[in-house]
Amino acid sequence: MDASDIEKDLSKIHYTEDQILAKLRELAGRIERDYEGKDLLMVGVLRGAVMVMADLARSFGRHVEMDWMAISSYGSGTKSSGVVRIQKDLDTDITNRHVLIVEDIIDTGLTLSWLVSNLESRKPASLELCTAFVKPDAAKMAVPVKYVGLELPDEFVVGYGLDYAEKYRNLRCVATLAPHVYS
Ligand SMILES: O=P(O)(O)OC[C@H]1O[C@H](OP(=O)(O)OP(=O)(O)O)[C@H](O)[C@@H]1O
Ligand SMILES: Nc1nc2[nH]cnc2c(=O)[nH]1
Repeated sequence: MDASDIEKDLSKIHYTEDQILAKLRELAGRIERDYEGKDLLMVGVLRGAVMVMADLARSFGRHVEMDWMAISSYGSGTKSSGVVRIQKDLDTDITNRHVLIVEDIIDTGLTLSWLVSNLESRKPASLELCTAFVKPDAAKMAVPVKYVGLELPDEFVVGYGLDYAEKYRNLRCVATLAPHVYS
């Protein structure tokens, strides 16, 4: 399969790699200012947030620590199962730490709401959220998201870490997956 075969699976490209990187650099600048003089622990949500974490962390001119949690609510489909499962916990004790959760996308908000209450119970010094992409329903979330990247329509998208059945994560852009792929 070459690049043009993958493109046939996409119905619309929403953001190119350059647009995504420009937005992440802007967010990194804000984060760097807000956490000046503080130790920062960034918690990435596997697996989707791998690309965001890598590009965000490399936009900083400062040290940051990274740790990872694996949780999943989508399984191999295009709809949230509504059940969040913890597959890998943090290796770091976050008590009294300044923690920034790094996500690729907020859609229903279910994953993040669950994660925030889970991490809050571990008594961090502060807990904030950063996401590369948001969909319209995210606005209904009770938990405020401090660092928000780019908006997406209410369509199932892939690329830049986002998968369909573990494929398309390595696309550099973010695009809507053509319905013929999953229908
Ligand atoms: O706001 P929500 O509706 O909860 O959706 C957002 C979550 O869905 C995706 O994860 P997924 O469960 O697909 O796991 P993955 O990161 O391993 O792909 C994404 O990475 C977010 O964590
Ligand atoms: N791949 C993918 N995962 C999601 N998780 C929540 N929304 C989405 C989406 O549109 N695409």
